[in-house]
Amino acid sequence: IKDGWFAEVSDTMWPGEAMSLKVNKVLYSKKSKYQDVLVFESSNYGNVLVLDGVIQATERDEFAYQEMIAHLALNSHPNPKKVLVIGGGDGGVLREVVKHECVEEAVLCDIDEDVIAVSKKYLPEMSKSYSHPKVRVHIGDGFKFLDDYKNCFDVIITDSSDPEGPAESLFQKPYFQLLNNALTEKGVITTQAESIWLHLNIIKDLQKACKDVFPVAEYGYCTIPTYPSGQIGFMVCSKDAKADVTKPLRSVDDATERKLYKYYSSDIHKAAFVLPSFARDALN
Ligand SMILES: NCCCN[C@H]1CC[C@H](N)CC1
Repeated sequence: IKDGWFAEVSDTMWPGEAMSLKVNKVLYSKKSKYQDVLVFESSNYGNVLVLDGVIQATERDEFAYQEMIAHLALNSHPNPKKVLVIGGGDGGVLREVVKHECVEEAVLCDIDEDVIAVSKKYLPEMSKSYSHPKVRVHIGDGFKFLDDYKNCFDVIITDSSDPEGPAESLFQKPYFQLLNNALTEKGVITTQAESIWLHLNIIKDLQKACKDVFPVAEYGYCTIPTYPSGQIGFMVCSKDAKADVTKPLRSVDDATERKLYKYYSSDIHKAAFVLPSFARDALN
């Protein structure tokens, strides 16, 4: 933080550019077992969670990402009962998962318990579902956790940080094979899949790894001001070869949508997969 500004610099992930946010005050700054954890109160985006210098969530715009990564998957499954979140220690995705009445159990597995504790303290709107009766939390490596669960989850959401750092293995083929084995018959997954403006190569490799394992793998995206390039995408995959994940299988009426969501809707679900031609051509 310099002259009261936090700059998100990464020479490898987004060279030559940096999102900056004005800092009112630092609320927490400490190394966990895995990464550097920072929380600051920003002037215009509420509290901000930063891991290893990378913005993970801000109170003002987190809903765009959390709603999309959760509901693109949950509404692409006919009747999701058991849901797993890998990562997502800030609790935002969990908050979205428990909005679905059909969900009976929501399990979260994050490697870093400090992120969960910090979110409970400084991100109350994101971490409020940790006390929900349907929720179970496991602290550990998602890779190892998945090895113990075969044919068990209807939806698995991988809410990870970037491929540079502790989440690197969550972007590679062996991980998708683990996910496939942990899913039930018509299982659906979503992963954090970066930005078409910055990471077309990462997305291409990710889509190839997913298509080697799943019959269906589609990339969709949302806008979110505080992520690099102002948007972020998701890989949505299904074990059901006949599934069309680009259209919601399940939806609620407009009035209920407006009560449940601030970003997601069944129209947004469809629109998310409409890509500009430079991205469509690159992603085949
Ligand atoms: N629930 C926290 C979101 C984690 N996903 C982020 C996507 C954009 C990345 N640059 C950092 C992680």
